Amino acid sequence: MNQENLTIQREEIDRIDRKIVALLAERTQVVKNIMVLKTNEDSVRSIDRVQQVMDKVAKLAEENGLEPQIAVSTYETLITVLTDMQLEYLHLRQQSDESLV
Ligand SMILES: C=C(O[C@@H]1C=C(C(=O)O)C=C[C@H]1O)C(=O)O
Repeated sequence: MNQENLTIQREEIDRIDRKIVALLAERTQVVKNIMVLKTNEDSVRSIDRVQQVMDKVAKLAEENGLEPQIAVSTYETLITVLTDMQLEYLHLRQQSDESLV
């Protein structure tokens, strides 16, 4: 690959990254909308829903010619971070509720 071609391909990656991060921000905002409705740890962890999302993502990867492991491990990391964020929010809310009684 010559230098010019490399530069073009990297610009393509930069363009795609801008889209991915914008979509991640949009998706995270929806998770935050749901987060305020959750009142306990089980609903935050939503094990069945997480499994559903992971299955869906693995299938979508295959349909798009992507190695499923790339999508699956990306989503495992994403959902771990989002679950931790929701747990932290839930615990902070529970603490502030306790301080009111
Ligand atoms: C957003 C939710 O909560 C969490 C985040 C999920 C996600 O990022 O898709 C899925 C399950 C939950 O851990 C949900 O219950 O749908």
